[in-house]
Amino acid sequence: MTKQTLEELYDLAYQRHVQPIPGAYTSYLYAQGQDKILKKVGEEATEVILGAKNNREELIYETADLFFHLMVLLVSTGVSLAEIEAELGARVGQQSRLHERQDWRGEA
Ligand SMILES: N=c1c2ncn([C@@H]3O[C@H](COP(=O)(O)OP(=O)(O)OP(=O)(O)O)[C@@H](O)[C@H]3O)c2ncn1[C@@H]1O[C@H](COP(=O)(O)O)[C@@H](O)[C@H]1O
Repeated sequence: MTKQTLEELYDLAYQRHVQPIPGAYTSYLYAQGQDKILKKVGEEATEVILGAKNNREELIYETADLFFHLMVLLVSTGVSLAEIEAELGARVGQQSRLHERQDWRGEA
């Protein structure tokens, strides 16, 4: 089975940005502009929720759609995948803040 990493997907989205291909969906999204890309991310996020409520195949399918559109959004705003990884990395080892809250079991 062919697999594609998020890094490869990001690179593909980046390539379509710097070297648009007429008729390619990714290039079409960039040409439509930021609002179109944001709208697609919103739609795909909603479809992830609906997919999760249906079955795991739909969840997988819709999550892939969302990841793709998130990569397009990151590329279009000049945010690198490395910056997202750094943000995630900064959280490694951090304890959930939930335990610090007094009210999480209604103990306010
Ligand atoms: N991973 C994806 C990928 N995931 C989802 N999509 C597209 O995202 C769209 C989502 O479907 P929707 O029904 O929500 O959207 P739509 O009705 O087609 O489009 P809108 O009119 O709503 O904008 C579909 O057109 C899918 O083809 C993707 N398009 C491209 N890729 C990757 O990007 C590569 C380059 O694609 P092109 O840019 O098309 O060459 C492909 O080979 C893939 O590896």
